[in-house]
Amino acid sequence: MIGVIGGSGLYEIEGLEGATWKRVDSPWGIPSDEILTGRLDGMEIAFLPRHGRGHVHSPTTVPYRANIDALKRLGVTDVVSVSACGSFREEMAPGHFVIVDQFIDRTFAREKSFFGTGCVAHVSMAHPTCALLSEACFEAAKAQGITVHRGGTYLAMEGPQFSSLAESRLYRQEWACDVIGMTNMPEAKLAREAELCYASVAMVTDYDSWHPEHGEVDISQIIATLKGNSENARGLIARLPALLKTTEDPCPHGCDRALEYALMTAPEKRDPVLVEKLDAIAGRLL
Ligand SMILES: CSC[C@H]1O[C@H](OP(=O)(O)O)[C@H](O)[C@@H]1O
Ligand SMILES: Nc1ncnc2[nH]cnc12
Repeated sequence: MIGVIGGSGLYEIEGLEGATWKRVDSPWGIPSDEILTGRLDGMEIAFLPRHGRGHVHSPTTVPYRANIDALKRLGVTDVVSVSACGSFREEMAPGHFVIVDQFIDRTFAREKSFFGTGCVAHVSMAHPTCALLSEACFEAAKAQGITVHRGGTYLAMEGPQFSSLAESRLYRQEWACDVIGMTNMPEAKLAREAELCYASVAMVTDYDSWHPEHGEVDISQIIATLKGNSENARGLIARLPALLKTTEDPCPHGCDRALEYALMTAPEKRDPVLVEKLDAIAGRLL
């Protein structure tokens, strides 16, 4: 089952057969909104607006753990994250899409793990996105006629303010990042802990503040670009079911087994309260 997390400018999707907004309770808090479920081209889809309908949550206050837990509880196996981003590359222009494959996490005011005292786990984040799901997103974008870049490094910043010129230059020139946004971390880390395949579709809205001819980021320009981008994003999502076969096969990249060797805490030392909260995330191993 595909779960789509819609970012800024993408608060619902149309054309779902049997579309129903469902409230999903999670021990990790209240998700950003109800989750829209239905069938798209024969495949079950769950759609969650990351900031909530009406854009209620800031990047810092998005309930990332509740969102991932709620999607997993609904039976989601593959998460496609859709986000707005700034670009550090001339050739990644506003209106283009980037299928992100690496992250630098500079966020600092968010809960980043389902695990902790009483149940410690360390998952690998060497390859934070699922190559199979990412490729399907790339193909769907191409088929939709979108200019799309395969691969890119996303700098996740805390926000909500945009970067200073010095930060923008640092991320671009010294750290070789391609795009910047405020939400894909800790989302990608939590999806990995929840053993979900994760792909990130980043829609370029601006050149952040480094570009000599574009000046600083301007929210009105972002919103104007988002309007065009969100139609393209909807088109991309509509093409995913045909590209993703429904299969019971394990993920060839191991996303669905990420916790297999990650749990560190001895069974007799585990905190039963935390273990209970982890029922959806790690129940198969606890
Ligand atoms: C509207 S500009 C800044 C805002 O947009 C992005 O949100 P999302 O990643 O959910 O599309 C960015 O990360 C900021 O939260
Ligand atoms: N320049 C930028 N920085 C951070 N988040 C963004 N989202 C869209 N544009 C952005």
